[in-house]
Amino acid sequence: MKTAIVTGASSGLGREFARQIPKFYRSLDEIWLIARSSDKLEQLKEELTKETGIYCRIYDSDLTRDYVFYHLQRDLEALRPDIRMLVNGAGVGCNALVSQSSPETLTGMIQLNCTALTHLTSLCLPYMNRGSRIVNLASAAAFAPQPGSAVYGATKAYVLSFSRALGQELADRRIFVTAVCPGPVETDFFRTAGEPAGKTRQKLMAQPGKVVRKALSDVRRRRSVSVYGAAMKGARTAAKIAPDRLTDWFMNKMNTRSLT
Ligand SMILES: NC(=O)C1=CN([C@@H]2O[C@H](COP(=O)(O)OP(=O)(O)OC[C@H]3O[C@@H](n4cnc5c(N)ncnc54)[C@H](OP(=O)(O)O)[C@@H]3O)[C@@H](O)[C@H]2O)C=CC1
Ligand SMILES: CC(=O)[C@H](N)C(=O)O
Repeated sequence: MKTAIVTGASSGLGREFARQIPKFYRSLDEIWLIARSSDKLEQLKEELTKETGIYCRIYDSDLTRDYVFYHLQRDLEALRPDIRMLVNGAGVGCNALVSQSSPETLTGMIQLNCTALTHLTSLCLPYMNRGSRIVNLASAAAFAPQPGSAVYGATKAYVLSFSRALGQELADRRIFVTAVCPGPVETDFFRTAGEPAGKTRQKLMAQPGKVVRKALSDVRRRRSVSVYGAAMKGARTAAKIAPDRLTDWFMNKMNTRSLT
C-alpha cells in the first residue's frame, strides 16, 4: 500500500503538500493527514477523495502528546504501508523575546518543531524503501540566529542540520531527505506566532502553492535543501560568508524593532 504521510495538513504548507503530492506520485493508495483541527482535515479529505480518489486516513491529534505516536505505531504495524513520502509540516513559531515568553511556549515549540518531527521520522523509517522521500519543513530562519524568535530559529537550525545528516545516513538505502527552507509564506503562521509579519517580510511574502511546487521539484531532483526565491538564496549565501558578529547584529536590527 503506497502511502504518503503529511503533518500540519490542516493548513498552509502542509495542506498544500497534501494537495500536490498526488501529482508527484500518481500511484498512491493512501494519504495520512495529521493535525489537530478535525473539521479542516475532514474538508481536505473530501476534496482529495473527490479530485484524486485516494483514500485519506485522518489523525486529528496533537503531536506534542504521546498518544498519537502509539496510535500511529499501531496502524503502521497492522497495515505495513510502503511510505513513499513523509512530510513533516507541522510547526509553530513565536515572535517574542525569550525574556517575555513563558517556558511552556518556548519548550512547546521545541516539542513540536523538533521532538515530534524526529519521533515521527524514526517511527516511519522501517516502512520506507528505495526511492522514498522525507520532506522536512525547516525555514530560511535556519540560516542565521533569529533574535526576536530565538527558539523558533534554533528549532529550524535543528531541522536543517538533522535533515542533511539523515540524508547522508540514508543514502545507501536510496531514501532521500529534503529540508525546505522558505522565507515568509502567506499562511496562518504569523497569526499563530502572535505578531503580524512586518514590512520587510510582507514584501518578501511567497504563496504556499508556489513554495510547495518548487519544493517538490527539488525533492524530485533529490536536493538536500530547497530554498524558494532569489532573496532567500542570497540570505543563505550571506549568512555563510558574513562574520558572525555582523550577522547577529543585522538579524537583531531586522527582527526585534517592533518587539522591544
Ligand atoms: N509561513 C511561513 O512563513 C513559513 C513557514 N515555515 C514552516 O512551515 C511549517 C508549516 O507552517 P505554515 O503552513 O506556514 O503554518 P500554518 O500555521 O498554516 O500551519 C501549521 C500547521 O501545523 C499544525 N499544528 C500546529 N500545532 C500542532 C500540534 N500541536 N499538533 C499537530 N499539528 C499542529 C497546524 O494544524 P492544527 O492547528 O490543526 O493542529 C497546521 O496544520 C512550519 O514548520 C513552519 O515553521 C517555514 C518557513 C516559512
Ligand atoms: C516564518 C519563517 O520561518 C520565515 N522564514 C520567516 O522568518 O519569516
